[in-house]
Parts: sequence; C-alpha cells; structure tokens
Amino acid sequence: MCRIGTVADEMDHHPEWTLREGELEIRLSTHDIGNRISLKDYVLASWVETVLHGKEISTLVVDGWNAKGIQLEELN
Ligand SMILES: C[C@H](O)[C@H](O)[C@H]1CNC2=NC(N)=NC(=O)C2=N1
Repeated sequence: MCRIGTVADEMDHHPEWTLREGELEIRLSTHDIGNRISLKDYVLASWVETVLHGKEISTLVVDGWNAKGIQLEELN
C-alpha cells in the first residue's frame, strides 16, 4: 500500500481503496473528467500490477482522454 500510495502521490492521482481482512480493493477513476476512466487510471493500474504481480501494460488503446483497451504482459 505504501509503494502504491507513493506512486499515486507522485502522479497526483488518488484511487479510492478499502483494506478489509487482508483484502485490498482499489477503485480507479478520474474525477476531473466526471469519474470516467482516463489514461492516468491505466498508468496507475499498470503500476499496481507491477508492484503486486510483476506485470506491466504492453498494449493500451487510447482515444483522446479515454483509454479503451488494455493488455498486460509478464515482466521477465
Ligand atoms: C488538482 C488535482 O490535480 C486534481 O484534483 C487531481 C487530484 N487527484 C485526483 N485523483 C483522481 N482519482 N482523479 C482526479 O481527477 C484527480 N485529480
């Protein structure tokens, strides 16, 4: 959580999260564009995946502010 929080602070992008009985739930959206999913959410999601599972985004489909698709790839 500390590592994810540090990245979120550096990006000035703050997820909503709940820690309950050892389970961490992270909800990502961008308030500045009406709580939709933006590129920042995918970038932060990529960081979370990297921290938790050693995976990162390999393909990202972007349309303006909106991210439309995502593919994750194992890090070697
Ligand atoms: C002014 C400041 O950059 C904005 O309020 C940032 C702060 N953190 C944020 N976090 C999230 N999740 N969405 C935002 O739109 C957002 N905006």
